[in-house]
Amino acid sequence: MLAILYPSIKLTEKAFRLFLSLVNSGPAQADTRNTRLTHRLANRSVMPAETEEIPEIDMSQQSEAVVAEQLVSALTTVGFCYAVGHGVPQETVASAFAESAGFFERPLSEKLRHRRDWRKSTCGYIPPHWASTGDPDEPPVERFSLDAPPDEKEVLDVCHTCDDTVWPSKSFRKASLDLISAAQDLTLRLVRLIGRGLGLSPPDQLADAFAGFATPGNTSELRMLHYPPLPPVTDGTVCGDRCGEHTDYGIITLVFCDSQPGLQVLSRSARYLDANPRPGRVLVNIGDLMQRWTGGRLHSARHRVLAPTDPKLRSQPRYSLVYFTQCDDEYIVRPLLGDPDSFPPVKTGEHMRRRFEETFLLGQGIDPQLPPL
Ligand SMILES: O=C(O)CCC(=O)C(=O)O
Ligand SMILES: [Fe+2]
Repeated sequence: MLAILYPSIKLTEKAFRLFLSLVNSGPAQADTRNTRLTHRLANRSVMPAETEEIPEIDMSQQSEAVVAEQLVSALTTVGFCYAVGHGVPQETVASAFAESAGFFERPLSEKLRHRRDWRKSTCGYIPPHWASTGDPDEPPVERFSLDAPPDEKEVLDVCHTCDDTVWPSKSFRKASLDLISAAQDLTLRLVRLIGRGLGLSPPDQLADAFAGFATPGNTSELRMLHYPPLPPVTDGTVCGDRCGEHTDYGIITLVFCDSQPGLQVLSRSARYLDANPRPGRVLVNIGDLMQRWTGGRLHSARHRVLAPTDPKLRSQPRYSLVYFTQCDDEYIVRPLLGDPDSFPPVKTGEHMRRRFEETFLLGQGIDPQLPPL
């Protein structure tokens, strides 16, 4: 059946089984730890009515005006929503998942050939923390806080313009670029609807800021994530997150997940909301630049991926495909709504460089102590 649906994909049997388990496994219960609230709530002056769950928005069944209103309402309150009826073909998502699983099952030495040189590129492979070489010129892993262990994950970041050395195979490249194109179409649609819902005139001005989507002057990219199986928790086990708590750096993020639980969103009232992935659902969330752009109206919510404590869930991997959209590097983001002084203007390229530097220095165990932009 797979060969009929996805004839161009050649997978080992193990990757094939993995892919089927991704597609078929049902949702499971996430464990909730609401106790470790290390976030800062001080600057959140806009506090609209709280929605204590992530809303689902059907983009195919309603008028554009209704979808625009629902999007703005969800992204103002929670900062996250699920989109369904979004137009990204399920086969495109499934092919990218299958290629991602096939890549991550390769030996570490092979994956390291595609390694990301974080000072020069935003694309490439980032190994799990236990594979750290300790080479100070090549900070190997990402980390969001020195207070917590490094993330239990490995990553491959790709975009339209990355070097040939980044791509593991032709079929991988094709599957990724197909998903990137579909994700860009959806992002453009969402951003135009958001412009309309916010009453911007013209509503397209947000979308115009990332016209260079597929050029070297724009760092929008697709992140393939693999959270490997974890050993059972025993006395004395230090449980790190699969992905530490953070906000996204850019404009909008689209998350395609498998059915494994773990992703949690911190609500404005400081509760963790479980994301419930389901085939066909895309999770949409706001990043820091969009929050600045809208004068704080749209909310860049902190979120994390917990490592489960249940031994059965720990023995299973988790995969996700995340498409991050940024403005073009030269674009200066300044508030279009509300108080123009609520956030100082920031050049997108400079903001992105800062955030990456911070994340990779933390990954090296260094507190970057960079002043805010
Ligand atoms: O893996 C996920 O579900 C989300 C990961 C995430 O938040 C990120 O990479 O920014
Ligand atoms: Fe994120």
